Amino acid sequence: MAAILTLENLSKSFGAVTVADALSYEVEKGAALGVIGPNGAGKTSMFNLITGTLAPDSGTIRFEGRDITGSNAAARSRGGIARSFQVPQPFSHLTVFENAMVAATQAAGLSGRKAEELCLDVLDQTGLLGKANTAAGGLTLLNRKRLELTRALCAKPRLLLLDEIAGGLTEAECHTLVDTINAIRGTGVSIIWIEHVVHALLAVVDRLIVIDFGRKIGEGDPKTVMASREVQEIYLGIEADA
Ligand SMILES: Nc1ncnc2c1ncn2[C@@H]1O[C@H](COP(=O)(O)OP(=O)(O)OP(=O)(O)O)[C@@H](O)[C@H]1O
Repeated sequence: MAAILTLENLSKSFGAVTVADALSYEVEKGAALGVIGPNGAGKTSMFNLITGTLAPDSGTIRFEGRDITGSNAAARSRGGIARSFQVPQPFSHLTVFENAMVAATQAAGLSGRKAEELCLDVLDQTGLLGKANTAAGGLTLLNRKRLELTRALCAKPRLLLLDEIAGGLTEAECHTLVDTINAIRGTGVSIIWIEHVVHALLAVVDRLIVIDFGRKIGEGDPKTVMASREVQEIYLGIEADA
């Protein structure tokens, strides 16, 4: 199957801090890739590199076979890459519907009836339709996470990047979110999901990579990767030979 995203030897440092170290991997079209790794490993920076808010020092990013390394964030967003942020970033004074409309008009380039219809469809999908007229600033954590998803989906992405969207949710809320993400995936959208809530991640992804100090230190089937020495030692902080 064709790759939707390919990273080739992507490197980026901030002075002595390396956030991407010859990072290479592929995401197949329609696949869901999970990303784990310790705090500060460079996971969010990797999303910044993919979305174009951060420029790599070297390496190449291909989206649907096209080299996008030199294109700016707005072009990548219009081109089909959308993300959610670890800390939800809605326009708090606008309603949920208005927030969705900002994404539909600015990122997806729709207007009028077409934009409204997309927003209503997405709000239905993310379970926020009943809150369409609520100010974003007054939402619960789960609903703020749903709004992050909504805003990303209103950009009509073919690749959706999720950054720790399950953090802080209750078990039941996590379950709801996992169902929603699986349904999104069912529509053909490819997903890369950075998540510390591993059981939520494993309920969605079919492949996992482990990142530490910007390096990919593990990759493969999620169960095998979770049981690996690298994950035991570095991600879970357990001495493998203890
Ligand atoms: N613009 C920047 N300038 C300088 N240092 C930065 C910048 N962005 C990130 N960093 C540093 O790069 C490192 C990696 O940060 P990043 O947020 O990518 O990690 P992360 O794996 O997403 O961590 P977490 O799991 O805590 O979200 C951190 O030490 C961070 O302080």
